[in-house]
Amino acid sequence: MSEPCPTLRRDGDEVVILDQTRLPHEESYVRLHDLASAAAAIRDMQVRGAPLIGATAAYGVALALRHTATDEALQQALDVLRATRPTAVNLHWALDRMRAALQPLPPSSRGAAAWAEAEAIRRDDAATNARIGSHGLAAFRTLATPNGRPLQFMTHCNAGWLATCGHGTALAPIYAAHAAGLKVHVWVSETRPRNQGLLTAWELTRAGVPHTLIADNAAGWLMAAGRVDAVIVGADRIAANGDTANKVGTYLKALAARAHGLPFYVAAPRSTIDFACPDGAGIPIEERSGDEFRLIHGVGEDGRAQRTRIAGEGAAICNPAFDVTPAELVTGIICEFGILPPDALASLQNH
Ligand SMILES: CSC[C@@H](O)[C@@H](O)C(=O)COP(=O)(O)O
Repeated sequence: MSEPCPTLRRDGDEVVILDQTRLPHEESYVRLHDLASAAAAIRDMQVRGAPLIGATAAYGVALALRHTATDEALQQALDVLRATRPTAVNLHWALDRMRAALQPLPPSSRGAAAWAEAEAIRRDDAATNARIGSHGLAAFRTLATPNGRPLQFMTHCNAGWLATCGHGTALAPIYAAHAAGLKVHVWVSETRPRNQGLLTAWELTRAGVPHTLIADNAAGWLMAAGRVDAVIVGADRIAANGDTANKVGTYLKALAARAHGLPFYVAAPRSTIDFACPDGAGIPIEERSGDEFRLIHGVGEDGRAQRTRIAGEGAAICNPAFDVTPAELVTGIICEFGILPPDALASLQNH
């Protein structure tokens, strides 16, 4: 299987991230050197995707404790990082794990322990991705395709290398299937307004996985035309009853999949399930700046980065970043422990 590109790594007393705001046009890396730069990287979406947000926050704690690791410094780091983005629960999961590892220690031991725990979170995420990949692959092998044509998947947003520390969540089974020699093709929806689908296309291109970009609005038509076998997406927070928050537009795909009798899979680690949230109504949905909708970022014919305003001056814009797909539209949740129907999540509560 092709190696995922490194989204996040420690380099001495600093952290190096792949700046996703510059993709797919430019592959550039940024150094994080303190709490403020780690928090800004998450808030401004230089890193994004639920598991990667959590891992970056963990490294942010390590950066914050480099010089002072008092109780106050630890609490401040946790508070600042918790406030960066509201929907992905992996952020809180990772910060809770950091707090549990560090709080009992004397301040003099916390610095080294913070780096060790952040590294462990990163490694664990990659291992979890691999397990999601093999469970998903087992399910994919049961999907029959006529005349040996490729299995046609549809995904939304980016839930691959770029959203995690390994092969991804929704894309891990696709990478596993491709590596196992199954013929696959992926419909990649653009994912307006931030166009995370372009990130998915970038990494699938690097991995050599056949795929095609589509406008978000083309999804229903492709399903109606029999050109999709299954939809697979990631998640930012799954409530105890299986209601799933993911990138805005996921809900419409789930509705269309149900209307056309297609399986709709959510792939996510156990850390994305929030048992404190009984159902989707309790999931906080991030509202982001209207500028994400108003301004298109790209490169001009001269190859230089440019942005273009597409909405009329003064146009009112509503920009929810996520939506909630009700559990009854979800065929199965693929996690590191297997594939569960959404009403069976309680069995994971003590994992
Ligand atoms: C493995 S990532 C799953 C989700 O985090 C992903 O689908 C998503 O919605 C990412 O949103 P983003 O706003 O780009 O952080």
